[in-house]
Amino acid sequence: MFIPAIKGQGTEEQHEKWLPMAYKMQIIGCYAQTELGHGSNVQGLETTATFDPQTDEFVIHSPTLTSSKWWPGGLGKVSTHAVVYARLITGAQDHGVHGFIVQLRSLDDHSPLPGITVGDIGMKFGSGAYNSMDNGLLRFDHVRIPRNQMLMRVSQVTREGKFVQSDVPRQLVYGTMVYVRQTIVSDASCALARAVCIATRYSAVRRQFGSQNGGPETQVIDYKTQQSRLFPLLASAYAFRFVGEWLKWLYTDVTQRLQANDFSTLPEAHACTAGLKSMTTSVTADAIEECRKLCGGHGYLSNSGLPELFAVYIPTCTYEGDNVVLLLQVARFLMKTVSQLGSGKKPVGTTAYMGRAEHLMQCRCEVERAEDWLKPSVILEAFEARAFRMSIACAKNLSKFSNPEDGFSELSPDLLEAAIAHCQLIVVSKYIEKLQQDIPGKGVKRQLEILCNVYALHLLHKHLGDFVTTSCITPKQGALANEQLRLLYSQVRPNAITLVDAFNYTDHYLGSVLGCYNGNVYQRLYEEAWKDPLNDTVVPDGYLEYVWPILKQHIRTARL
Ligand SMILES: CCCCCCCCCCCCCCCC(=O)SCCNC(=O)CCNC(=O)[C@H](O)C(C)(C)COP(=O)(O)OP(=O)(O)OC[C@H]1O[C@@H](n2cnc3c(N)ncnc32)[C@H](O)[C@@H]1OP(=O)(O)O
Repeated sequence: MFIPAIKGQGTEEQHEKWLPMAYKMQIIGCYAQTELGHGSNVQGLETTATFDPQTDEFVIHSPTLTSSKWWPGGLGKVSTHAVVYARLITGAQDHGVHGFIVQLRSLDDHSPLPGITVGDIGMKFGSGAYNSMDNGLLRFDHVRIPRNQMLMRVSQVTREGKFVQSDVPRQLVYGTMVYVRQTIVSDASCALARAVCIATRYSAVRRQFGSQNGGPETQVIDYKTQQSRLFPLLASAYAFRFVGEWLKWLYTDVTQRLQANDFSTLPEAHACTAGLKSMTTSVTADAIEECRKLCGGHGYLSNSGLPELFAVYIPTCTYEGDNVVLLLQVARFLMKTVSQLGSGKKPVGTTAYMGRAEHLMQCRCEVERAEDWLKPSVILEAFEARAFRMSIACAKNLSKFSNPEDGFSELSPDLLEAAIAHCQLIVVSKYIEKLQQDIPGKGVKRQLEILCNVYALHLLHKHLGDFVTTSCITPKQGALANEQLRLLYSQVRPNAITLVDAFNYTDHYLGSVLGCYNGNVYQRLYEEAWKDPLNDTVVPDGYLEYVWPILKQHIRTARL
């Protein structure tokens, strides 16, 4: 995040000075934004950067305990430098939060520079997991840095101490978060695919009940209950991969535009990265836990690979923007788009569907038989109509409030649901778009089509209330969708293993006994158990002090 922050918010001169050193790791940087008392509310940060015109320097200071930087990754023990987000003060005026490059440690002996207090914030959730990330705390006691270490693409401070706002939008200060949110969406598919690969392979190995005439028991993957929980997750892993590819394209496009000072697509890039980061990480975190349950008791063993994956993954729901806070950003964007519909401004990009307002408010789903739900146009229209009608309902309810902010706060649960509907539409529509492209490999496209339908119809089934209460579909059509979904599960089943093998994870990367490629699960579980340090001795350490006295009823001498 250090490098993207300098690239996005620094001037050419600053790029030339700092980027080569960072690329070569002559300096190691981190992104110091979050504070002990301020996470989601970036505008509420308290650290100050006060310009001193006498020395042409900024004085970086932590005025309160709550202004201590808290959480930045790589800060605690490793970084030599940081991009520090602080309130810019010139004269007596506060110009809001800006980024500053600050050296934290000596490049000779790594000791903190005068005025800097820095350390690690301590252990986190899970015994290994994200503890390998060196999250740090940082306080400044009137630390001086030269004026040219303020990142000056968005605003500048002159030698005389004059604050100059350039024509670059202020939101660019948030640009690094847009970049990282986009990478988190791509990573969601990798983490989800990993969990699904383990659970699918193990579900084919595991047999339980159903033995007839002494024959083998039934593979658990053949139970419809297992399929209805597992296959939508498999479909989601593919769906998130495609939406991740598309988001990467969107980000690259917006970056090129920003370089040419075209800021028109920034609000959409913000809404898409925020919404998809929120949606994909929430689904993935829940899915990893679901995969653990799908593996029964053995899923709870560390060597299933799932507990570690869960512990490492779940902070994604909070870092880089709490998932609920981010969905509210999407809702604001949607309400703004709806409010501009009458003005003649045509919605573009992911909100282009709102341009067909009249049709989407009136259209009726034409499904009469279960197989009608296999038509991409039918699915797309149902998702578009549902998302649009939910946004319109929110906008109508908002208009009843004299103070829009009061209305936004009161209606925030409904706004969240509208934002989720919009994000689900994006994923469904990008998957359908992907299927319109050439897809190499005999039969691959067919399998991806089946999974696309599973993805869309399981969402429809899960959110049936939305679709029915907005009159996008009837309860009968909802039941037909569910019927079709069951048929699709049977079509996924024969290729389920191949579809997870296609993620191409090595056993080493998966780190899972249950998910091993050759399926030799029980033998490996047995061997792994003997590798546990507790099994190094037959009689455990401490037996004589703790257990023996109890067995022999020498309770007073037992070390309890
Ligand atoms: C095995 C697998 C492992 C996986 C492994 C993955 C590894 C992947 C490593 C990742 C590693 C992460 C490392 C985390 C490191 C941290 O967590 S860094 C800290 C993260 N912190 C956050 O994300 C803070 C979240 N908060 C915010 O972003 C902002 O405060 C909020 C919520 C957007 C609100 O902003 P605000 O300015 O107070 O309020 P608001 O009036 O809503 O916004 C003002 C305007 O700016 C716009 N705006 C807001 N944000 C933006 C933006 N970003 N861009 C453009 N415009 C924006 C708004 O749309 C609004 O526009 P208008 O409506 O006025 O036109």
